[in-house]
Amino acid sequence: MVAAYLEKLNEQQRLAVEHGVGLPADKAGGPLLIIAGAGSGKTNTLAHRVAHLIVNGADPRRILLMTFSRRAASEMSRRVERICKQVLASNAAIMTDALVWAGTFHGIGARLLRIYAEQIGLNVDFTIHDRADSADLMNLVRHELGLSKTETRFPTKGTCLSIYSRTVNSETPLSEVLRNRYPWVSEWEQQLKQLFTGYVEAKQAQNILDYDDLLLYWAQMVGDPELAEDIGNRFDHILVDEYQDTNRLQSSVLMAMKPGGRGLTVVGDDAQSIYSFRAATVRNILDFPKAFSPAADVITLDRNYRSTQTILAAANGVIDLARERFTKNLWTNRPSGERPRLLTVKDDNDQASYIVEQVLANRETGMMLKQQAVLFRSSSHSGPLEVELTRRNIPYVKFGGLKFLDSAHVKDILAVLRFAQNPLDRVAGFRLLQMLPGIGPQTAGRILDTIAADPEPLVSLAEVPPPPKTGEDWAHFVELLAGLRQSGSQWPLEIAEARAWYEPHLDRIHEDAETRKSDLLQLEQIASGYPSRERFLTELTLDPPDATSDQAGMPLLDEDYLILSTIHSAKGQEWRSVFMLNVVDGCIPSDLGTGTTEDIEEERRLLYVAMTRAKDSLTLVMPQRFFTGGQHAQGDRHIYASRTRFIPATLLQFFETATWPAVSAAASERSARQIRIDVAARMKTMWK
Ligand SMILES: Nc1ncnc2c1ncn2[C@@H]1O[C@H](COP(=O)(O)OP(=O)(O)OP(=O)(O)O)[C@@H](O)[C@H]1O
Repeated sequence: MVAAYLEKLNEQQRLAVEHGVGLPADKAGGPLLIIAGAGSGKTNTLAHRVAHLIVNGADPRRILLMTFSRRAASEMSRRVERICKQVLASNAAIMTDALVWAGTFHGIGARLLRIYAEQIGLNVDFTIHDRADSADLMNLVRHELGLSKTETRFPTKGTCLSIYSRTVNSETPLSEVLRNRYPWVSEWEQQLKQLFTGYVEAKQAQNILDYDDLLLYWAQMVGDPELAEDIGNRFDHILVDEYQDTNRLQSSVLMAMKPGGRGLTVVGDDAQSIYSFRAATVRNILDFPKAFSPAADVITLDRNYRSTQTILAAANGVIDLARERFTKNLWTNRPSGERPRLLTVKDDNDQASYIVEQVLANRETGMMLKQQAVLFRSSSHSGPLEVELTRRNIPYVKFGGLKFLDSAHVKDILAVLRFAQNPLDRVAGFRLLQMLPGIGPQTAGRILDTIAADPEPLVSLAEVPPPPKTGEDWAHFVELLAGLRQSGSQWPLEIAEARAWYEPHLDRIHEDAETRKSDLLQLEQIASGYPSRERFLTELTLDPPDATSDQAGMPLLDEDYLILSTIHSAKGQEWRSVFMLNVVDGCIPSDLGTGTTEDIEEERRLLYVAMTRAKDSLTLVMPQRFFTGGQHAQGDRHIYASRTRFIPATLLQFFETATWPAVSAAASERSARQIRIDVAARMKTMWK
């Protein structure tokens, strides 16, 4: 008998779900590539495949499921449970709870590295640096090597880290990366090598891994055939979502774990590849089939279930102009709806007013706020809209905005926990010590040097004579760390202890301590969802919660709220109504890119991703004039904008063009007649 859930799938989806299933564990099917267009049911299909494997006897503890974000992983697990329920009834939850290896590449890497730490000579207490910490460490090393005092300008810490990261992730020699991506830095190749060597040594001495190390160490680990086999054999099935956004290193890891491709499934869409700035490469998808012998099976999902015919036609039009395409155009048998709107407004205040008016009008017709989203290329674009929403009391949640974890007070608390976990972590140590009154960078550096030489740094910390002017604060500090270090400490009680210690300092350091305290409570609540300090620190660093909302804090989940999101964070989502801000040149394509053809092509795919999020209604808004960032609030630098180059005149047939507020013929006539003085004419006559 065919399971009922299979009947809801279309033929291609079903082939993808059933591929190689039902074979004994050691005979899992051969490799499979699912090329899935936008809205073609990729997530749905992958969830069905996992459920189908489980229903057919696969051990969920031996399934490795890698997604792009933790949010996607938990959403996938929920879907798997719902599908399994149809067959396994009450046992479904037990089986899906056992799906313990679902997460991001980096998160899974961190877990495997802890398990194999001893075998690869890694101290199991390693802490992980996020990008900002890594840049700080890079900066420290840059100073130490005297590179910050060069005559011509040496690249900034951020640029150095980007170069390092791209070189590592793309498995490309430094010289080539410099030549292709950073030609203006080429003269510094030797110094950069020296800097990167110093950076690697510093990380090792401090027992720190950065994001890239998680993949790099993992790749090195599976470079050893025995370890590769051991790790590969932990999993009967490996499934990877959003394969178009993986990089060379990630594909090397996969190939090493499953050299024959048995049990390996990857899913992706080359038209939605938007992470090449992290060295992701679309070649991973393209080269996947022939990486195996016999080649991997390829199944294409090209039926779009999400969008109306009219929205899809416009999106297809945009992606059709891409230079290189591998997947076919999508089709749908959803009826045509209104054509997507291409709306001109005066400036970004009008843009905000229009959206508020429209969102409320939609709500009047029964469309909840949650079913509507406003997307933008860059987080800063939503400023005026956020003001307008707050003023009108419309709740919203913003994704991809200022990271909660970037705020100083949250970083402070995390530094406490990180230092307790790994007292060799200098970036955490520096931050922490300087919170104490009377301790500056020099004293902090000296203390860290002293304790780093001791095999038990925190014991040695207790023996450091209290630095002058620290008063009682020093004793409290030493006591706190000793308490946190004790293995008997209970999680998440530790974070409450850290907070109790930190709050008096918070009051002293920050004027708006009260609002910051509520963030710390929220952090504590998040912490209680993790089994241990180490898991909390790791996962939070790797995949921070990216939703922020207005001062009132996150709305309750059952409340209704509008979604604001960067396009990058909108990946994989869908809404009934989608508005996109600033669909003008300079915003998309963004003028931040280097302007290379590849960068421009990626911007085109971004617009495509944004457009394909819409189910029933899509509005692209084009302010004719908007204020540029990087100036104070009352600054008046603005630019006049023109429609994005990705929608040339030939594509206008797919859109309804309009202006808001609508200018009636009578009104425009009136304004023509109302001209009181013709300045232009006077100017012209001035020189006659
Ligand atoms: N066989 C099907 N029958 C009906 N609806 C389907 C089917 N498969 C998928 N859908 C619907 O299509 C929509 C898109 O599915 P899903 O989110 O899985 O797409 P996706 O391929 O992951 O999209 P994207 O890559 O654009 O993020 C969802 O609303 C889903 O319920």
